[in-house]
Amino acid sequence: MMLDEDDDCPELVPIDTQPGPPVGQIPVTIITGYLGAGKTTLLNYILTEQHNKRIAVILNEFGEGSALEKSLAVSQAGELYEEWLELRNGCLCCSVKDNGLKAIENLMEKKGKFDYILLETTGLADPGAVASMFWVDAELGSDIYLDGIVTVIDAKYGLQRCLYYPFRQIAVADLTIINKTDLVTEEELKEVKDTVRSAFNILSINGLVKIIETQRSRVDLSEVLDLHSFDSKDGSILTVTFEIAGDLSEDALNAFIQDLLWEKIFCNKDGQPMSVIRLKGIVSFADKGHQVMLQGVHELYELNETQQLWENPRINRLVFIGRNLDKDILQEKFVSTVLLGSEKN
Ligand SMILES: Nc1nc2c(ncn2[C@@H]2O[C@H](COP(=O)(O)OP(=O)(O)OP(=O)(O)O)[C@@H](O)[C@H]2O)c(=O)[nH]1
Ligand SMILES: [Zn+2]
Repeated sequence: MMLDEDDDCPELVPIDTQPGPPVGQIPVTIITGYLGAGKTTLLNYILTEQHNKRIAVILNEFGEGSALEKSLAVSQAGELYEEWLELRNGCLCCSVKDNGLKAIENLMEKKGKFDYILLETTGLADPGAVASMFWVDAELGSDIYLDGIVTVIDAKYGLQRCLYYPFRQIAVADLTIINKTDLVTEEELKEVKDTVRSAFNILSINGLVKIIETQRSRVDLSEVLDLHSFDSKDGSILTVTFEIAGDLSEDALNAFIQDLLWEKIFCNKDGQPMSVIRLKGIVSFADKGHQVMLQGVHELYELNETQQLWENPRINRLVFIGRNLDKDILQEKFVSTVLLGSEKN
């Protein structure tokens, strides 16, 4: 999103001023996709379509370099509200409530509640990292929850220009929009669709990927908003957390995660396979003085060394959200296969 393009900047649209009942949490939809794919066009389309929501739009900018600063900008009736967020990646996980959420909550305190938040990431953003900002545990009592991740792809150039990010963007998407279909032939469109599908297949993500084709990002709003992709009110979705002191084997941790996310070989006591949609943690490797952050969204995960130095004792913290999770089984498996020197536990 080019912030200098003023006319391009979506506005907060108060649709209906009658104060609604103090309903529960506010959904956030993350809109991701490569540069110029049509994200802002989609935002503008949503804002101008008929809906009964008071929508806040957040433009999420990633600075270059290490000091990951993102701007939060919401314009209301022409007045631009801007707040700089400090979202050092290493801290998102261990803090109970991260800065990103807090800033939005502060914003809501000042500006009144929104019914819905749309967040456009820059074309280069790693959507997994952005999503993790809204990765909210029910116990944290946040006002905000992640409703879904929508990835917009440029039918003409989207898959050719870039490999890595679109792949990740597709991989975390709950909905993939192939936009600018006016610029391609039937055959080219089919090729793009096949590529998107195969990206999911390579990642062994089940065939649930939803793909829609658009021109000018024109979609049926019901296909984009209120997807409840990560709905923890759905009783079958559970959160499991545990803390374990000691150092981990990096290889064994990778094997554990891959068994869990990809192979899905762990089952609960009823024999149903555990399925994880969010995975997060701070872990300790013996040869590293710094804390290592684990982040997973659907089947993708990564381990990144943070700036944060360990203090003793080193406590690994892990959080899993998904279906059919069983804490005892997960923890026991983790301790027996990943933890070095089980006497530490
Ligand atoms: N031909 C054609 N052009 C489109 C379509 N959708 C969007 N565009 C144009 O593509 C350009 C980029 O659209 P944006 O919505 O700004 O894309 P974006 O993903 O927000 O771009 P960044 O924020 O810069 O990453 C604009 O000039 C749009 O008018 C479409 O379906 N067909
Ligand atoms: Zn944009």
